[in-house]
Amino acid sequence: MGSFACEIVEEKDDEVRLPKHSGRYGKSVMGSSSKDLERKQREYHGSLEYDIDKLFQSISVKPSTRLMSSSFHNHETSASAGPSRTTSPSKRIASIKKPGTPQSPRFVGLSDSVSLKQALRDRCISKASEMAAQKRLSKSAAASPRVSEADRIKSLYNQVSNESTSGRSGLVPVDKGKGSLVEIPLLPVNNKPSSSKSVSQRFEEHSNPISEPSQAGTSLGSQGVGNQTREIKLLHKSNKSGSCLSSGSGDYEIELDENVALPSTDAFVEDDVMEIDKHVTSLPSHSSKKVNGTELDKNILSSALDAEQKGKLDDAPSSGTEKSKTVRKVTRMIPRPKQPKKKILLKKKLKIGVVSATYPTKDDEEHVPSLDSSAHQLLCQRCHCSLKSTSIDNHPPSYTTSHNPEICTDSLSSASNNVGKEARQLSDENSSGSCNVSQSSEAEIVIMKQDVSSSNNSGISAMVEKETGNPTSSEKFEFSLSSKDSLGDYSRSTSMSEESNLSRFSCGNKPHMSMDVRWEAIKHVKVQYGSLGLRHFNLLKKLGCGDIGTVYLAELIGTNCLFAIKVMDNEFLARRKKSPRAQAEREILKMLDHPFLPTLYAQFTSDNLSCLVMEYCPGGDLHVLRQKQLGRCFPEPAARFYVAEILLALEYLHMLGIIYRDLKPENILVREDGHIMLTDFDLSLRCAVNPTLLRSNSPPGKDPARISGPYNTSNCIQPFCIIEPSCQVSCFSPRLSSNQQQGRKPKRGDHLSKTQQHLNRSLPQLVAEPTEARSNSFVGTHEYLAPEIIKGEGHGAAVDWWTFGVLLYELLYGKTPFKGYNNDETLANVVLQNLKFPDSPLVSFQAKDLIRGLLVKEPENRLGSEKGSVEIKRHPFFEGLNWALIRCAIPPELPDFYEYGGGPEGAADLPGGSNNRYLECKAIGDHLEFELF
Ligand SMILES: Nc1ncnc2c1ncn2[C@@H]1O[C@H](COP(=O)(O)OP(=O)(O)OP(=O)(O)O)[C@@H](O)[C@H]1O
Repeated sequence: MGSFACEIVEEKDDEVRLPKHSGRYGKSVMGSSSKDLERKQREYHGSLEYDIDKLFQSISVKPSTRLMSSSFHNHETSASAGPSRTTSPSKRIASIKKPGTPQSPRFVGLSDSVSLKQALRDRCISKASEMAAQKRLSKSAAASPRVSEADRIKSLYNQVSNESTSGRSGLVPVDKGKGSLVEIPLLPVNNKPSSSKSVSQRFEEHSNPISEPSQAGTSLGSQGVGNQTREIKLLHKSNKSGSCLSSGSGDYEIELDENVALPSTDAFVEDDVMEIDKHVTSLPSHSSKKVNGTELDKNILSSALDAEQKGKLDDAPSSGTEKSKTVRKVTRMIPRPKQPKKKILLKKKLKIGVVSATYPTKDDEEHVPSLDSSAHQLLCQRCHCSLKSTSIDNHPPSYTTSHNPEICTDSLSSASNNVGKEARQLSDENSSGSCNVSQSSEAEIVIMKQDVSSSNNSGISAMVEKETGNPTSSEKFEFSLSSKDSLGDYSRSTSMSEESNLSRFSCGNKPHMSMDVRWEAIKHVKVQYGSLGLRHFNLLKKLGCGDIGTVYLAELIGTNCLFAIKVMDNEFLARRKKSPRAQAEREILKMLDHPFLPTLYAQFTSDNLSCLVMEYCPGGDLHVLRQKQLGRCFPEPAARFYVAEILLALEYLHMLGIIYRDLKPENILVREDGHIMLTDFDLSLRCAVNPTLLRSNSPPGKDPARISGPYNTSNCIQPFCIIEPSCQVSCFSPRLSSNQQQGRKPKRGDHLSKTQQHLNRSLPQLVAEPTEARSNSFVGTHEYLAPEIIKGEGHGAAVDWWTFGVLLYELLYGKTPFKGYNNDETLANVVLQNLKFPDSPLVSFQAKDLIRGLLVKEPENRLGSEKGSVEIKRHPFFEGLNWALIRCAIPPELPDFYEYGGGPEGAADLPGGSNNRYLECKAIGDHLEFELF
């Protein structure tokens, strides 16, 4: 820009200004055609150069006493003196009146006789004033160092508007009707003030945010040379592509929106600016609604988080890569450096984003790598819980500071499931008698306790502690007609928040079933349809009816995956006051992760029907299987196999603080692989459990001293520490004194051989038996009810060991031990009758001895009442059994297979025969019509 700008503006586009000769004081113009030449000559005659030439020629220099006034009028008057002077000057005057262009303080009237010196001086003054005006203009753009980016943009816009109005800037309206497209010439960068970037540069940067900032500058420079023009549409549609673009331009545009005072004199430019403004404000939220900086920042953050989550969803293992990709996007979103306003915006981000502590505040371009790492840190911080849960070796899990409930829920549930997994491992591995296993098991149990209790959510521990705090609940006494029907008339003393457990124990992360394709199938449907409902299943057959619901075999539509869906009518449950039972079952199922316990794949409510999607067991139940046996009873090895697996399942449940209370063959299902699955938890009781480690290095001849205690008095605050022998005492304070041990009555299990006892003593013993739990509910099945339940004295975990004894008896003898002619007699027998063994079939002494130990009427003397499964597993009946590998053992028999993967009843049970593959319950949306009960 120079003092000639105004003159150039007046020229037509096709005019070419060429120096005729390089005179000292002026230039000549030369047209390209004769017409032009003529015109230019005419103009030359009225030009300063002409005057000077004339002056030189005449030499008749008259000193002018009359200085041409700056008054326009005077010029006009003087101009009228000669025709040759009337056109050109007036043209100039007209051009100088152009808005924003300063007028010369004085005009040199060429018709007057003036001295050469005066004429030149006036001319210089005129030029100088023009230059000063231009400088003022550009100063307002470059301005002070504190000027905002928006101010600079505004100034540039003013310049552009001036130039565009004059029609020479190159900012040419292309088609205003289409939305004010403008062509902006990409001028060489060095033609522009160094303090601020050109408009074209800025818009180029906005329109091409994917380029790295430095690249953008380079390309601009190269493209700009040669006055190449490039169409940049300043419309929001031009920038629609890519969230990073929208976010990237956000900061600038917010400032523009807030600060730009649009020139009111130029409607064209105003339109453009407004369009830019619209574009800007619409970008972050993808709506035309304006957003403030805070919202924008939120949007930016959420975009980043969304992207990160997506990455996480897509492929968990590659999340690191995804994160870094996202970080790069975030980097691009960050506006360019050295803009004070931007800093303010970034500060806003700091405030808004819980996780934005590492956002850069300056020099983003220069610190792209560090920004990446910062942002990576940001993301890591965002995934705090996940990371914690995966790096638990060194840090205790902390689940309280999360900004993303969804992620933290996942993490939490993952951690909780890890606990479940560890407990399961403990359950399985501890039984192997390995010292190391026991030690690590102890640690894992501690985790469970601390993990659960440390959560703000009402965890298991908190919940069960509530329950144990009030163990006696109001009860009703009600019997059902069948001796094998479960009695579940009880009311719970406490009700748990469903949400708490929902979030804690997601059914989507069961380590022992993590490779199961059914997870993927369910997940796929959820992703595809947003949610899972009954409409996504074909109900193939009714598997059975229980007290609170009906179980169907169901196929997930479009997959070959079979599930057992327990459907419960919420209204029905509420009417019968059985909702707490359904809730208890649901909550327990969510907690479970064990090979001998059901896997809950999903749960949903459809049309007032609560549905639990579980693993399908095609082998039927042990009751049915026993009926099929010769003599309707299992051979002892088979019985031993089944009860051993049941024992592990019960052990796991007790470790989780779940007293099962409804053990019977009907609730033991046979899996496809012949192993068992304990089902039906609606009568289970949740309670507190104190994990206890028994010292392994007790002196021979003495009972292992118990060194146990509440987890919260433990000195060991590191839940994932590997418990070394020296650490054992510090982690668990003594619970029972040796005097208490010595003072107790002898139990049935005490008759174990010296070798066995010595062996047992040499191993550390983990006891995770809920010995303190008490309930007065009358629950269970008549033939399986423990005496303490019938007597209403209150009961605890020992009821499970009673039912365990009854189960073993039934499997071996084909009938329960105290069965009477009716339920009342059965109950009386349970309380009063001594245990008797039939002569046939022949059963081993060890089996009978175990049964005797379990069916002790006083719960405190019952085998298992003190140390739980540990005592029972040591019984000679299980001698030689590898507890850790039982899940890999070959089961006594594999289930027969029918249609749908097998089943006890087969396809013949389907209504309408095998042609009618589906049940009568056609799903119309989520509405099902079928008999539930
Ligand atoms: N996962 C499963 N796989 C195969 N069959 C199942 C499954 N779950 C339940 N069943 C069948 O459905 C029947 C009904 O089960 P449900 O648990 O509702 O009732 P229940 O055991 O009779 O108990 P309750 O009345 O105590 O609730 C069971 O007897 C069993 O045969």
